[in-house]
Amino acid sequence: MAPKETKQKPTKKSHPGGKPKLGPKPPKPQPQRKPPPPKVQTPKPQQPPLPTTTHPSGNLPPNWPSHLPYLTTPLFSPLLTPSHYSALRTRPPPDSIEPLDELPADYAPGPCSTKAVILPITDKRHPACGQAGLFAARDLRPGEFVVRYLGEIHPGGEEWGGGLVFPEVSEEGGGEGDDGEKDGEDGKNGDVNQDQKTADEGEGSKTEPTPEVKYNYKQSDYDLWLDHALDLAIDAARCGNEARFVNDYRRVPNPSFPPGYKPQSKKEELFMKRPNAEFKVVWDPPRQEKTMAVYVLPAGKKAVGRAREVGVPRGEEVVVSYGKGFWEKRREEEEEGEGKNREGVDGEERE
Ligand SMILES: C[S@@+](CC[C@H](N)C(=O)[O-])C[C@H]1O[C@@H](n2cnc3c(N)ncnc32)[C@H](O)[C@@H]1O
Repeated sequence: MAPKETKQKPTKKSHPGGKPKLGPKPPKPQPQRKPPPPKVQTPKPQQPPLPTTTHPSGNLPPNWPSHLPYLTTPLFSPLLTPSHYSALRTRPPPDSIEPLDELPADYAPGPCSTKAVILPITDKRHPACGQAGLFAARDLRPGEFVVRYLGEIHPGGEEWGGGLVFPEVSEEGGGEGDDGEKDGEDGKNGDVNQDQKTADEGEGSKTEPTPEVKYNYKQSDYDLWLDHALDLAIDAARCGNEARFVNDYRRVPNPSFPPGYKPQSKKEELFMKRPNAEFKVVWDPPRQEKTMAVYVLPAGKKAVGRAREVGVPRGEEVVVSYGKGFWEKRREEEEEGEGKNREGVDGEERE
């Protein structure tokens, strides 16, 4: 696995929150990232978080890691404040510069196996060989919704968090399953540690209070800005769904071309190296919340032939761009790590 972040001082290249997250670097002038007018920011009266659940029936996607809770709805960090909830549940008006698209009307929580599956990566040319990735289970259309990015929603600027806190499971042992019904109507959260709560744990399980857990969001390789300006991020390191396995496109071999193939033109070179999907902030109508999802990239004006119909062919890996910022930061950390190692060696030599 890739090196983790260190507690280094934020450099100029760092995000103001002090951490790089997956996804394109929060763009400087992008309208969606601008803080909304004060009217929108006015916190509503405090609402309890909507209930969130792991999958109640134990219906997990193939290759899901057994140690990780599988989510079918977002999980909320206890560190979120009423203004975070207000930001999360305020939809930009349709005439705003960047209104949000909606999740598809037929979206159903739970495994997305008809569209994409988690597979181990065994191709030695792949930079994430030995890890896993998400692969198209059928041809995916340009612009098509693939899977929601689920994880723990937390204040993006906070470096430290505690143990995961799951809601109490209702009498029915439900949770929001494929029928979209919600559990835990009182919105009460139970203190459940991730190690104590497994994805298919049944109803009403009583758990010990969360032991003192210190978790550093900065060290996560699965942390994504949901809304940078409003300090909302989603971390899928400790729990999540299939979307946490989406890799970055850089240096990933394109299976449509034989190993060692040299592109015949600049156009072909660009085509071979581009992402085929993106992380997109969208609106979840049933929950009345902002959410993040993976979508196939639109075909684009220049698309011809099959590319107009198929964005990600069956069997191909779904890859996005984590953004230059993610990899720049990673490089800085590696260099810093190497520097520290050298210092250590020097120190030993002096002694
Ligand atoms: C969100 S995870 C992606 C899923 C990951 N492969 C797994 O099996 O859990 C991000 C991590 O995947 C790896 N990764 C993803 N895309 C990569 C790429 N193009 N080159 C090298 N490593 C990559 C890095 O270790 C990165 O920190």
